[in-house]
Amino acid sequence: MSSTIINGKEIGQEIRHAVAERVKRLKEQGVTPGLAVVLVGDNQASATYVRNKQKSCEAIGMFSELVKLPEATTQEELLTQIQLLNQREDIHGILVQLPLPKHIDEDTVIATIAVEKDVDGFSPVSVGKMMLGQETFLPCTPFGVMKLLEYSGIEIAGKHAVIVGRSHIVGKPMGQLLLQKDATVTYTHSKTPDLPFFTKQADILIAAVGRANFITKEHVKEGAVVIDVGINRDDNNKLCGDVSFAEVEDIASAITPVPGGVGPMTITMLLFNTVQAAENKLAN
Ligand SMILES: Nc1nc(=O)c2c([nH]1)NC[C@@H]1CN(c3ccc(C(=O)N[C@@H](CCC(=O)O)C(=O)O)cc3)C=[N+]21
Repeated sequence: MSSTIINGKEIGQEIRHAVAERVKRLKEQGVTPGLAVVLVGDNQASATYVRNKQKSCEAIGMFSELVKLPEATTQEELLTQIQLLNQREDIHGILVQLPLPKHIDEDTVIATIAVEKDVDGFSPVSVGKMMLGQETFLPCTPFGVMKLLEYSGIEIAGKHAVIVGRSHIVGKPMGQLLLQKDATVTYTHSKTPDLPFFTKQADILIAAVGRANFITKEHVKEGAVVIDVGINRDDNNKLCGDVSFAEVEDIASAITPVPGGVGPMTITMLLFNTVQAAENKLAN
């Protein structure tokens, strides 16, 4: 079977064009959407991601501010910084880059972000609202996957979606969003015995395990849609997903590549949420 490669870069661009239009209209009303990115410590990968996020903001006319704090920052100091950002009129979205240094409790930090500025959708209130199907910021990666499916014309209702991975930021909310669109959802994870038994039943397979080339042809049913959320480095330090693309490509009916699949969508939905936050503030 020849499969469709789902182009996240292209779909992301299309959405960014629409978001840029909304930025333009906000600016006409005197508001420039602003995103604060908080980076603690000097994790090399985090620094690269953060730079990408800032560049993407600027490319569509948004304001972005980097709050760079040293590795030794105390939890107290970080909470103070977030409270300052909560009060800033020119900041509509706050993103605290994860992971944080070990001496800082991530849950406490995330819970401090004002819910109307929680453009990552990670805070307990945002998560609760999402579970209840109430209007809120959806976490950018699962939100981006939903957009990929939508733009690719992939039917969700009545389909069996199997999620591999149960993280708070990808696996869990991903299943919830698919459930809300009437998929039958199965969660699998590292303690699931006979993983292929489950994944082989998937019409839509979401790989969010964080292990390079973990999903192979024995996991995938002919004609399945395969969404690869992983961002790993292989033995040659090359960027790769959780899915062995070369093996699965011919079995799937549609598949996302890494890079150029889910990654660009994550940033796109961050821009989307930040513009939404600015519009919400203007309306209230
Ligand atoms: N509070 C918080 N929110 C996040 O959303 C968040 C985070 N912390 N911590 C780290 C992860 C990782 N993440 C990525 C986003 C885009 C790409 C991306 O655009 N990837 C490109 C490739 C980029 C490259 O070449 O390295 C692609 O897949 O095509 C990757 C990774 C957001 N994260």
